[in-house]
Amino acid sequence: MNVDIGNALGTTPGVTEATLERLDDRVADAHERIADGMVNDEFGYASLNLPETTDPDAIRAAVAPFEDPEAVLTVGIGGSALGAATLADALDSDVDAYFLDNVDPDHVDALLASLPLDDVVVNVVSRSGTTAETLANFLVVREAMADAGVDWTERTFVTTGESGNLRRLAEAHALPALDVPEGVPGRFSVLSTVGLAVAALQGHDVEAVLAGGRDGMDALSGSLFESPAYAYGATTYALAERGARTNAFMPYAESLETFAEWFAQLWAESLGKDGLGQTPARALGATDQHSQLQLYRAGPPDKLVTLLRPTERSTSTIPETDLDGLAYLGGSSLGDLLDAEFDATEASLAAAGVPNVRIEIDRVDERALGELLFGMEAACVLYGELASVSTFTQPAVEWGKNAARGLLGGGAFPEADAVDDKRELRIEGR
Ligand SMILES: O=P(O)(O)OC[C@H]1O[C@](O)(CO)[C@@H](O)[C@@H]1O
Repeated sequence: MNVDIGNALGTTPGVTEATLERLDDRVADAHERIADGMVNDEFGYASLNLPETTDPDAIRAAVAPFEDPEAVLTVGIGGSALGAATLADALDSDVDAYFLDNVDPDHVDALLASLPLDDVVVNVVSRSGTTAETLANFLVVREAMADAGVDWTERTFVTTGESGNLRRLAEAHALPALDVPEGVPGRFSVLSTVGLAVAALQGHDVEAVLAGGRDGMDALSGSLFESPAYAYGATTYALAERGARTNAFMPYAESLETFAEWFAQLWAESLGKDGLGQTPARALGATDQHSQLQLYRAGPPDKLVTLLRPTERSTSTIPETDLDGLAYLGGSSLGDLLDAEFDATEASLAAAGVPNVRIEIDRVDERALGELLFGMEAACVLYGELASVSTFTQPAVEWGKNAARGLLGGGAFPEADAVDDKRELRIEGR
């Protein structure tokens, strides 16, 4: 993974090399804190040890009973789904991967109706074992399997904490069970059982993903000028301090679109604390050049754009054409066109004084993805240290959970009462 921060210098908002030099002293201190947290396996910091502590054999053993499934269905939400989905959507496999990470009945019903329930492995993932969406979806999936005459206990494994509903379910029905890693918040758990079980079932090289993560570990140092991950974390932090409230994360590869979704949770849930943070806006190149780029380039000077691409792509030649004004495309390739658009967008933003950071990986494969995932996690941890926020907690999400639970009769929660206090000013349609 390489990071180029040159287009964040002298922009609006922007940083100077002097700023980064001064900031580098704080990066060195932060790195020491991070390194100590890793050595002591402290809550949260333990996440950055996963490339070394995750046991691929345990993952393979848990999924071994499920030989050559047609598909794997993950029932989970947030960090319990997005990491596995990132790898599944980035890498090709003969085993289809599906994710139920929402409780939209139309979507759930349609997906279950489309699946070969007698040849699907169900992976229920929840660290807490209490997440309403995940447990509700699991109950619906289990019912659908029973209705289809499928013994769900033969086709289900769980990934969960050492106690809770899913752990009890696994014990009661002798389901294969994977442990979620101790001290690792869900959004940091992709390089563990949580993110890698689906990859193992899909036949991906889990060791290579972890090796990429170790490449990322090896690239950490006490200076942002020597560590791509810290260069990204420090630069995005410095830009946020100078007004870049939004980070438009724009991969130029369809295979990395879900990665942007994973990044959004990591960045928002880790850094959105105490009135601080940087809003991750998910975008996709080149598509969003025809959608959001107008705002990025000519809207309020309150954002940075992160441009991510693999430097190796397939070719896919564009046939020669005499279409009016388009002959120049003939004989080129779609990859060339996409890269030209990447370069053009980068230059377009720079010309407008909009800060942008380039992240490049060699190709979209297991090892590069492992390093990229680790790198963004390390960048996030560094940003959190520099911003002095509690990177590894997410207290703000509990209010809504309690309100929903109270509304459904799951207990007496004052938050639910507050829902009734909604101020109304309805404008009626026809
Ligand atoms: O794995 P669990 O406990 O079901 O949590 C799922 C997700 O919900 C959150 O706890 C937020 O509510 C995320 O941090 C987490 O990734």
